[in-house]
Amino acid sequence: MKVFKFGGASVKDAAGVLNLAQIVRTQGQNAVVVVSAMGKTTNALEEVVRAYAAADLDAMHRHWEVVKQYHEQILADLGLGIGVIDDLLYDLDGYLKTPPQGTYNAIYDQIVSVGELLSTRVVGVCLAQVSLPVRWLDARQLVRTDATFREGRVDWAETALRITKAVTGEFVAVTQGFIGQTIDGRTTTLGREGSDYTAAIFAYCLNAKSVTIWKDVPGVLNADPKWFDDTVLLEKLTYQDAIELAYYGATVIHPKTIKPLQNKNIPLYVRSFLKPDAPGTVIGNFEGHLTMPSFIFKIDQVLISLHPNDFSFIAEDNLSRIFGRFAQAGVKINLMQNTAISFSVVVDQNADRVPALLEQLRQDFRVTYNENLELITIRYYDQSTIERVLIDKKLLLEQKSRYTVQLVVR
Ligand SMILES: Nc1ncnc2c1ncn2[C@@H]1O[C@H](COP(=O)(O)OP(=O)(O)O)[C@@H](O)[C@H]1O
Ligand SMILES: N[C@@H](CC(=O)OP(=O)(O)O)C(=O)O
Repeated sequence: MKVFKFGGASVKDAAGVLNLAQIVRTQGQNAVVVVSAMGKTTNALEEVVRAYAAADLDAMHRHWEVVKQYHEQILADLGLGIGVIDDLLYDLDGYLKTPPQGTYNAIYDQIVSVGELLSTRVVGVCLAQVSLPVRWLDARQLVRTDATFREGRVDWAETALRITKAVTGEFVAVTQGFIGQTIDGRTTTLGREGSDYTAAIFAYCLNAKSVTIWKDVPGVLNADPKWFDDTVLLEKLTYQDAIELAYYGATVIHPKTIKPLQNKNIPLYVRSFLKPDAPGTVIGNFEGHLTMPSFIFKIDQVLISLHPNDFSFIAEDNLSRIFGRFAQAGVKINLMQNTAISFSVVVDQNADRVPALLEQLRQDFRVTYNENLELITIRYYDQSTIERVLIDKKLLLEQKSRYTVQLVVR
C-alpha cells in the first residue's frame, strides 16, 4: 500500500488533473490518493469566509462565484459536466444563505473544506476514466479530530479504526487532504497546507510502504527556488533534518508530516509531477546529516517586543502569561529571545490574528513592534554564508545554535 499526495499546484487546471491520472495509472495502482484543493482555491474560499462573517453579501457572492466558475471551467476543459460537483455547490449555496452561527474558526472550516471536496470529485471521475477502480472516500468520515477548528488535533485511535475499515481491497482510494470531523459531525481542518499531514495520517494508520508527495519542484532543495538561484537537490534526507527544515518554514513539506512516518519508519518521497520518472528526494532513517547549508526564507514577519509595565524581570510568571496569550490567539512563534526586562518574538503577519493578539498583550506589557521583516534561517551554516545573505540587509536580531542560525532582517 502506497500513499500519494497531490497538492493544489498539481491540479490547478485540466492538464494537471490528467497528468495526475497518468501518474496514478502508471505508478499508483491500489494507492491511497490524497488531494488538496485546486490551485489557490483555499485562499479564495478564505475570502468567502471573511465576507460571510462580515455580512458583506456582495463580496461573498463575488468570491464564491470565482471559485464556482474556476471549477466549472476545469470540468468543461475535461469534457465533463457540472453534475460532478453540483450537489457540493448547492450545499454551500444553502449554507451561505443562513446567518453566521458559531465562532469564526468553526465557520471557516465549514466553508474552506469545500475546496478539497470539489477537487477530489473531479479527480475521482478522471481516475475512473483511465480505467482505474476508484473509490471516493470522504475524509470527514475517517479523520476524527477534536473541536480545535482550523488546527484540528487528530484522535489517532478512532482515525486508525475508521481508515483501516474503509481502505481494504483492490482499488484506488481518492480522498481529501486537510479536512476531518469532530465526534459531533462538524467539519474541521488540520491547519493550512495540512494535506501532507493527511497523507502521513493515512500512511501511519495503514502501515503504508511509502508516501510520495508530488510537487512542482524536483524534490527537497537546499533552498526555495522562488527566492534563491543555484539550488541543489537533496537526494537523501534524514527524518531529523526534514523535521528541522519543515519546522523552520521550508514550505515544501508540512512540519507535522514527518513524525508519524518516522514513528513507523515509512519513507517519504518528494518527487516532481512534471518529471514523474525522476527519483526526487527520499526522507528516511539514514546515518549522518546534511553537509551543505540549507536556507529557509520567510517574508512578512513581525518582530514584537514586550516590556513589563512595572519594570519587573521577564521570569516564569510573565512567560507563562505571554505563551498563554499566543496560544489563545493561535499565533505561532517563529523565533523568541529574551533579556532581563524584555521578551522578543517573531511571528508571521496575519491580519486575522496579530492585531487582536497585540491588543491582548497591551493589557500587561508595553508593546513595540516592527513589520515587513524577513526571517532567514540557515541550517548547517558557516560564517561566509551568513555574510553572503546579509549583503544589503539591516540585521535586527540574530540567534545561533550549533547547527542553525536565524537572522531577522529588513
Ligand atoms: N527547500 C525547498 N525545496 C523545494 N521547494 C521548496 C523548498 N522550500 C520551499 N519550497 C517551495 O515549495 C513549493 C511547493 O510547495 P507548495 O506550493 O505548497 O505545493 P503544493 O500546493 O503541491 O502542496 C515549491 O514550489 C517551492 O517554491
Ligand atoms: N488546500 C489547503 C491544504 C493544502 O495542503 O494545500 P496544498 O497541498 O496545496 O499546500 C491549503 O491550501 O492550505
